[in-house]
Amino acid sequence: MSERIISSESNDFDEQYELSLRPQKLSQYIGQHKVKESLSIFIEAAKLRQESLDHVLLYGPPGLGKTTLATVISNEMDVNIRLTSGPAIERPGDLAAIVSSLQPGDVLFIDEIHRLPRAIEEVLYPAMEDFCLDIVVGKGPEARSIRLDLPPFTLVGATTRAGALSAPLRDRFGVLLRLDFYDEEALVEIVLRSSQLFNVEIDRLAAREIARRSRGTPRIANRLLKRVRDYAQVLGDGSISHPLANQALELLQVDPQGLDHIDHKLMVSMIERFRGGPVGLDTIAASIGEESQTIEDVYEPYLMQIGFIQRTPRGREATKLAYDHFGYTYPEQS
Ligand SMILES: Nc1ncnc2c1ncn2[C@@H]1O[C@H](COP(=O)(O)OP(=O)(O)OP(=O)(O)O)[C@@H](O)[C@H]1O
Ligand SMILES: [Mg+2]
Repeated sequence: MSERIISSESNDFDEQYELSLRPQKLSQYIGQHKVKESLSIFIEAAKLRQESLDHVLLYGPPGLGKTTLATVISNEMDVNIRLTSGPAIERPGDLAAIVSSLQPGDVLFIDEIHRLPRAIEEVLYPAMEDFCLDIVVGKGPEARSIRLDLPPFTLVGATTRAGALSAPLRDRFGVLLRLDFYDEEALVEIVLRSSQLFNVEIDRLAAREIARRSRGTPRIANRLLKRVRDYAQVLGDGSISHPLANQALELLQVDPQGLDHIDHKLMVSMIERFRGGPVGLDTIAASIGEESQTIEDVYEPYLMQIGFIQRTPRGREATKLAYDHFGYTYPEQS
């Protein structure tokens, strides 16, 4: 995928500063009220019972705060967190090495858990259910299975594609939490909080301008803020006023809806080449030279969220809103 300033996926540039912006406690975690409310109850109850927290599955589009929430959970539970990811665990031995090093109550975070190899999943089931591991040692007739007891731990799994998770794995999570796109108010708060951590002055209107163009995604809000701050330092006195924010965002070519040239290309292709659809995902992907998977996971969720694309059984359709936004006349339905 090309480097987009409004990509919701993280890159090296983000990793350098994201750590310092991550909320540590539930009270610093902005928005996602329903998620926070359930979590705080489960956390409180587990602490009262002096037990480990139930396994938690977090799902939702990239950049909405899944990894952040996993660390918040470990902080609130007062335990350590081990971070790993589905593709990083290749052999049962890899998993065994990780879980056997956990302390009672610790959080094991598995990012992209839908990419866990099947063979590992099966080893994970008893680990999640009974806190034990059955591992086979040796080969051929010499092979035997040994059982390893584990301390109780909390598995926090994260995925952008809950549908790609096998049912038996999904069923073993006691708590399923879906993260949604953030509303403008929450994003304003996030921008203001990050500005404070960056030690940069910003007025509320400027924060709102950045929030509005962030596609409901904290990661994008932070990235835009960082870029706008650069402009403020070079073109102004370092503080971010509303006109300066506007000017910077214009230069960054992010439109008022947070759409960039790839969203543009995608929508215009749907409207011009396929008369607004219905058109299949693979066909759209081929027409603009992107991967279907990328469109489905990264571009489409937000375009659906703002009501530009509709999913129908016969394929994707561009809505009247999209026609209007891009300056096309909506065809009258007959
Ligand atoms: N609720 C929140 N309040 C404040 N900041 C947040 C919140 N959620 C996320 N952020 C910020 O957004 C950034 C991205 O969040 P995070 O890395 O947790 O996303 P993610 O869902 O794990 O993304 P991915 O799917 O790419 O792994 C973090 O650096 C954090 O600073
Ligand atoms: Mg993450």
